[in-house]
Amino acid sequence: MKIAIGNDHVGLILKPAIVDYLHELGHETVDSGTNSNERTDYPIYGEKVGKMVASGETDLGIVICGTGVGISLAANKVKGIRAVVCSEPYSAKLSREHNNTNVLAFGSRVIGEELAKMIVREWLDAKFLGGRHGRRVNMLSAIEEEQ
Ligand SMILES: O=C[C@H](O)[C@H](O)[C@H](O)COP(=O)(O)O
Repeated sequence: MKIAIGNDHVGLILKPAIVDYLHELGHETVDSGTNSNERTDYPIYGEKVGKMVASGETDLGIVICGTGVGISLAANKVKGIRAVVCSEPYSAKLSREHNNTNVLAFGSRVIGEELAKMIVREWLDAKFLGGRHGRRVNMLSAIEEEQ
């Protein structure tokens, strides 16, 4: 799969290991930055990744900041994005099976490299189950359409 990845200055701590891991798993990555330790603003990168996923330029996206919160909020502002912040693999897996999430977020100040890789693996391996979950995801899209 083609996966967009974006992060702020804090997220940069985990990004290289996650990118290497994605390549090991056979995925292609598109890096939207930042690649500098200089303090920057997470909305820039959440929006970039959200737009890449929403436009179909990439299949999925992964975003990293200090907690995963700010950058996931930014991605979720893009129409068609369902971003989830995860600090453990169970929610990551279920977020795809039940909620069809298309962007995964986590925080460099919250989890370490090995847990982050486990979360990424569970998220990527899970498949949307459809059925009653599809109806609910369609309801989410309808809320978006009303805005
Ligand atoms: O949700 C926001 C993120 O965790 C940011 O990474 C964080 O707010 C950055 O904080 P600071 O500018 O103090 O490094």
